[in-house]
Amino acid sequence: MQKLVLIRHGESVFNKEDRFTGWEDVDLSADGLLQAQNAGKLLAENGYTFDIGFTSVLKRSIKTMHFVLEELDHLWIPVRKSWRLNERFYGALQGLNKAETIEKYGEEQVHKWRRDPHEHPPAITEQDKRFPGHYLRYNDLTYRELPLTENLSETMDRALPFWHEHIVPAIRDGKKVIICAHGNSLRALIQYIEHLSDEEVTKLEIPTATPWIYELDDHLDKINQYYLR
Ligand SMILES: O=C(O)[C@@H](CO)OP(=O)(O)O
Repeated sequence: MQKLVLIRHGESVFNKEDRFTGWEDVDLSADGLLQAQNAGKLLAENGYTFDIGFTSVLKRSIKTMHFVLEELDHLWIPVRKSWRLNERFYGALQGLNKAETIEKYGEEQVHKWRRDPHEHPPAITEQDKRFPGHYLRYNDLTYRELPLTENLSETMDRALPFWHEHIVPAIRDGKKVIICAHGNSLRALIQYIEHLSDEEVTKLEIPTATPWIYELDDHLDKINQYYLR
């Protein structure tokens, strides 16, 4: 049996302001920072140790990983960052207030944009300042990999190569792994690990900075899952 720990970043400034975030690189809120430290304390109190961490290239996740590892006195472990673990790219919704967007487009449409695995939020153009092609950190992406919008199914398609190439080999190597990522990139991984249907994943809500523990068998199938609270 292998344990795997997933953790969504602590509350971000946009979470607090109820804004769509996606690849907008917003910081943790003051509460989010405390949440990350508390998650680290909880893992430490329960005797968790890690050999390697994986996170996105967005600072809310990178910092959450940092504060969790600091509480564990684990700042020395390798942490690999990849855009493939980034939040879902929310297109033209990024930065908009969620409640105002509901007022404008209606509850049903906004729910579809947020939770229907095949629904695309409105796309941005390459001229938009939110286009990832304008940012150094995405220099290594091919033109086709730079999103204008993304649905959950596409988030899964770009997260899974990283899962198979980097995370699975580490687990198979006997390494204790912690992944710090985002509501929707974690949703995609969980859908894959647990073979969830689209309907099941639609209902899945992941709280911020709450360690989600998997006990996995040799085939990396779930034996058990619980939150550490
Ligand atoms: O805004 C976002 O990027 C995500 C996570 O905060 O929101 P939602 O839960 O609506 O997918």
